[in-house]
Amino acid sequence: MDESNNLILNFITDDVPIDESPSLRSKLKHIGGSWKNKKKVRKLIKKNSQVHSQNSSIDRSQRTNNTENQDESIRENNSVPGNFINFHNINVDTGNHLNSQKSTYSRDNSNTQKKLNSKTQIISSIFNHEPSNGPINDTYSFKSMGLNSDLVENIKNKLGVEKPTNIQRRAIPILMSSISNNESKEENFDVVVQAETGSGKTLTYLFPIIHQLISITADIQDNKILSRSIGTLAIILTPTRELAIQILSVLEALINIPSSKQHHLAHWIVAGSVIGGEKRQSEKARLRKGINILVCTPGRLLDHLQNTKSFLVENLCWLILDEADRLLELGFEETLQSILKILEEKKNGSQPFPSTKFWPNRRQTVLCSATLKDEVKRLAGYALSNPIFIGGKNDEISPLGEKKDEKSPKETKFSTPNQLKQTYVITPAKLRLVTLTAILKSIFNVKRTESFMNHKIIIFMSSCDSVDFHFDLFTKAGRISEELTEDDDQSISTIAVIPGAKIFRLHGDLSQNVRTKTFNEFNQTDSGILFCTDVAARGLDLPDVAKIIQYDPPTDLKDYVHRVGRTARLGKEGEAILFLLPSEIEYIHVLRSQEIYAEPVQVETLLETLTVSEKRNKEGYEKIAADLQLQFERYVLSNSECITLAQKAYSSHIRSYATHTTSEKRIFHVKKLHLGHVAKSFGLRETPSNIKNEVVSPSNKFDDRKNVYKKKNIPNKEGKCNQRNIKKRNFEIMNEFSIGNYENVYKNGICLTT
Ligand SMILES: Nc1ncnc2c1ncn2[C@@H]1O[C@H](COP(=O)(O)OP(=O)(O)OP(=O)(O)O)[C@@H](O)[C@H]1O
Repeated sequence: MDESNNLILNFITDDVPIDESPSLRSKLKHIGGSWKNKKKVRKLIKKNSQVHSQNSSIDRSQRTNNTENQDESIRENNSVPGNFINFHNINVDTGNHLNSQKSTYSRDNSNTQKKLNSKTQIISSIFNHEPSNGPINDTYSFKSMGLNSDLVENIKNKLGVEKPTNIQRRAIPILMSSISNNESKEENFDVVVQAETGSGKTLTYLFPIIHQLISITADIQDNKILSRSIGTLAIILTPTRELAIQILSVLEALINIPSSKQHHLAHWIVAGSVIGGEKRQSEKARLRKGINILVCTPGRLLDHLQNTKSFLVENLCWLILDEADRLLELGFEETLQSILKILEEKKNGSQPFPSTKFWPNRRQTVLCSATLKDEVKRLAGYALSNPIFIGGKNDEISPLGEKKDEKSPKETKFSTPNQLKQTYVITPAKLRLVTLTAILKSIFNVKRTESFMNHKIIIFMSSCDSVDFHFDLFTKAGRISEELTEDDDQSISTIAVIPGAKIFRLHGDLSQNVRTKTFNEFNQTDSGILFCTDVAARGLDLPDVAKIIQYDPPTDLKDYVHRVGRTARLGKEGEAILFLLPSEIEYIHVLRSQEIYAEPVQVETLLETLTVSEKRNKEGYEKIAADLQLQFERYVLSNSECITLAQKAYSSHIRSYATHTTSEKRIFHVKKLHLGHVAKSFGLRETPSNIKNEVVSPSNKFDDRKNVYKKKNIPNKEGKCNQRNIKKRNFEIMNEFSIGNYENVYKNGICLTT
């Protein structure tokens, strides 16, 4: 690996409050935006810096020590609060963003160094594995941000949350400033939060909401007039049901403040969810009673907005779009637009409780994700007012672009947690299955002692059918082990490929009951393997996941970031490995262009581990791998059900391969696949020929007008097939992330060949 790619350039400025820093001024100037907006941001940051002032002396002394220990200084620099400039991303001369944290130590460095003033230190280091998304250990606290002390104590007792993370320290004061300054209409703004996976974004937006509802309760003298019947005050939208369930459980812990507290602060607040998969009538009944903070998925929300008369949103104060970039993707965006339109129409101009100054003047919209790019600008055009962009790592707090030539999050690179160890393996298709097995066997090749614990692995696959196939294979296709003890559960161990490992699966085509049950079980288990589609990629906070295996590369770079983000959360360590075919090696450059660096691992090294895990030291790994492959093929051929599963999985795999984005088509093109070898990776000895023809035939197109799968493609007036409509329809018909599902493809007559 090119060593230069790992060099880090850190600049630490003198103790200049951020609002007085010439470089920030130049950055704001460069960013542009209205004068009013810039002034507002300066004011907010200044206010922020005052809150931080008690910590500045600590930071100063820390930085003095740093001159003696440069590596140490990098860690401290990452934790510098908002009143100091961390120059990771800013070219001080021009205000342009340099490549972010892991930027190449380029020739420009010496020039830049000269241009910095004499007070500035320059520190460079080759590697930085210091956790980047964990709580920051200094004197700064939630209490010093001004959050209600009962709320802070409650969250400490229930969730063990004491110290804020970087994004919480940056964003919470800004989100709260819209509360404390609500008398001045000029202070109204929307917020875009982009921070690494596992950095605590959920609490970042939940804390200010609950805090304000508590403030309102305390401020209204006879607060018995407050009741759930006021309707929905906050809506939190998420792309998946599991994420909604997860957010609701955090929310319930937050609002359930012990009643022993004198004024029982949040007594009237009711949280709930509408996520589909449940009978509409029971959802309607709950909405009628009043759900003040509602967590929901877009489709179901729109349904209730259109059809449930007793669903009151007139007083809505917050709209949170969690995983906002996903919510703005094709398939969700139209739903979102309709939701926004209805909310706008139903808006009630008047304040329901004029006696309190804490009631917000207007609805605030907050967008959150680890990967927000151009989509935000699109939304900024019609749904955001005075949006402020808050980044997690660097000093990215700025008005979001208002003019076309302005900087925007588009130029912000996605970042993965520093402490996450990322690797990739180049495997020929025919060796994929045995390589995956070798990795799993080596992980679970530990006697059932304590060290067997915490081997929680997530394996991402491109289609539901592929997940079903591998789930079945790894559950049943093992050889009867000669080493089983009497204690072993014979019914499982005798047939599992990885003896003793619990196998789970999660995808969008399972019933909601099964999905929720699996999600809860995998959440609670200490050790197990989860086969899943991208339905589990976004937002899920599954504790102690040790390793992510991307068996199929993601079809969108953003999904890479979210998938690997299921491990290495909140400062913890984690590993991720990506499987690539030899024809896909260029994808590593795509990752590098986003400053995502993965180390290569040789396929031979992984297969070698089989000699240990299979206890066949004297044999070469080739023989053991060949035996394994044979074992899988025999299992697949053993009955017609297995063959059908394998064929469906193969078919769906190829179809989803064809859905890679246009910019990545040169790397992931179906024509580059050796279909015979791909079939082997599904335990098939030959390519199902009918599938092969359907997939590669250019004449198999979708007739968008008639909604049928046609042999002949009917071009539109310009002589082209309407690919956008085809894609859109695919997204709409497919339930959440059920892409690549064989049954759906045929049942709904969808063409995934784009
Ligand atoms: N300040 C904190 N101290 C300790 N734990 C925290 C803190 N903030 C959040 N957490 C915990 O960290 C975990 C990750 O938080 P969360 O799911 O909000 O991350 P996220 O940034 O939304 O990640 P993703 O982008 O993957 O959705 C949760 O278990 C949460 O309870």
